[in-house]
Amino acid sequence: MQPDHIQSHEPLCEIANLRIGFRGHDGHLSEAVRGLSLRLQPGERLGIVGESGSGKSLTGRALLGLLPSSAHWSADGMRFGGEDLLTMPARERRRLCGQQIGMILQDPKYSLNPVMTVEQQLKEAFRLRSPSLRGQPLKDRVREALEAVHIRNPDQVAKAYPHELSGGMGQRMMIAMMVSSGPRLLIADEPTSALDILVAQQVLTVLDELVAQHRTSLLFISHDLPLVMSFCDRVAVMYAGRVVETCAARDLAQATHPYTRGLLAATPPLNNPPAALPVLARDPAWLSR
Ligand SMILES: Nc1ncnc2c1ncn2[C@@H]1O[C@H](COP(=O)(O)OP(=O)(O)OP(=O)(O)O)[C@@H](O)[C@H]1O
Repeated sequence: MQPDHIQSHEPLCEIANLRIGFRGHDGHLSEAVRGLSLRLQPGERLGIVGESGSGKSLTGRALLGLLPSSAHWSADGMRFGGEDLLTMPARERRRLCGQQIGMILQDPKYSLNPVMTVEQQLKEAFRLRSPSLRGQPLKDRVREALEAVHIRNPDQVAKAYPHELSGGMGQRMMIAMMVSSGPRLLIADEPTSALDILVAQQVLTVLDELVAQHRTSLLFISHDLPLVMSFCDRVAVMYAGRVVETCAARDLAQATHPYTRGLLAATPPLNNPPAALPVLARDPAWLSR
């Protein structure tokens, strides 16, 4: 059953049979994403979990049209907000994605411009979506955005350069930049895995508030199963480039696929962690299912 805040009508985003591969030195094409399909409803939070290399980040990048130039890819369908991304001219697609899809990566250092202040970067982000915004109203938006992510001294932080910010502060600034300007979808790729647990919790609280307030859909890419269970509505479990199981996030603990069960068993409990965690026994049949 869908949670109440999700209306089930036309999906905001739909990917059908996405395949992404890379050619090795011997010319052989190895597929990293092998026929992935998913749908995201407006306002929905979809978690994508799976071990390193299962194709989570490539999936998010494919949607944004930001795959590496060496990638060979195809899809039967890729739609966003009722538009066909596959047939849209590249320039129009960049504009649509730039205005309506935001992305937060693991480390803000790589996403922020090191020679622009917080204020300059926030202004640029706002003007991308509202080109006529300038002067005091634009300054006010910057201040409001910093306040919305619980930055207590916004005027001081606005003048700072990225290297002057802590990891948590940088990530809050990314959230301010991505969410406050009103995208319909936010792709958060391991947004808190570089932060310590307390700072991560503060950043997630901010993300939770803003996503709920703006009714932004969320594609939340993570290794952290308990986090995804508590933060998302639905979870897609990826193994070797495919979605092997999708379920309501609250039902993840009762997941049935042996890979998902293996991931759950390998999640260390906070209380009484065992001396050794079980090693996942992989069945070659999972690759073809
Ligand atoms: N630029 C590239 N060139 C060659 N192979 C690549 C490239 N980018 C990704 N791959 C391959 O695709 C696989 C999946 O990459 P992806 O970044 O989607 O993994 P992921 O599930 O997000 O992993 P992680 O959790 O570690 O970020 C990689 O393990 C790698 O084999």
